[in-house]
Amino acid sequence: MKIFLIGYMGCGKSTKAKQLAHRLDCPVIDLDAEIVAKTGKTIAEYFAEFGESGFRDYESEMLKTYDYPETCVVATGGGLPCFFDNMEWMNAHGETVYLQMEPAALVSRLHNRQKRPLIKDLDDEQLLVFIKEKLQERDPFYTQAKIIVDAFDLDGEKLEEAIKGVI
Ligand SMILES: Nc1ncnc2c1ncn2[C@@H]1O[C@H](COP(=O)(O)OP(=O)(O)O)[C@@H](O)[C@H]1O
Ligand SMILES: O=C(O)C1=C[C@@H](OP(=O)(O)O)[C@@H](O)[C@H](O)C1
Ligand SMILES: [Mg+2]
Repeated sequence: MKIFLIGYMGCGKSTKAKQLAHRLDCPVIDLDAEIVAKTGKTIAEYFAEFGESGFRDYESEMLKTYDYPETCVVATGGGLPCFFDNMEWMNAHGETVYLQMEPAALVSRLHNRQKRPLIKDLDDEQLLVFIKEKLQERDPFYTQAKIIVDAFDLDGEKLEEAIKGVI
């Protein structure tokens, strides 16, 4: 069983994927980290060189060609479900879990913005406006997830509990 964690930047996909994989005693794959490992570039460098559309092409290819172990937890990048047929692909190949969080809570999580090129130049006020707008665009994709979890006060144990019915 592959478990894909999706949701906005800062909702905790990368952190919770590690905790959940630890609890389930299975491997964790962070697709952003795989992109960094494979290209030798940071996400910010990849954006700077190939633009957002180059990044979207590459992350979609990575999603669909990665040699996943039978059972694993996968942290996706925040934008991944919202491009091409990536959301459909994940729903067809595993369980999808949306870590849902309010914009103001997301702002408070996103201190270190330099590694996230879409928000690196925004102050807190601009970031809140940006997130509200983006979430409206992205929510129709995120809410196609099979499971939706409130991510505000989430830890590995609560996440495991929330997905128990499907694993
Ligand atoms: N339950 C939590 N409570 C407080 N901060 C958290 C929690 N989970 C993650 N964080 C922090 O929020 C930030 C974003 O987490 P991260 O896992 O990188 O999110 P994502 O991969 O969804 O962008 C990190 O600084 C992380 O330490
Ligand atoms: O939301 C987005 O468009 C992005 C989210 C990032 O991943 P995280 O959600 O793990 O920060 C990373 O893939 C890239 O900076 C673009
Ligand atoms: Mg992440």
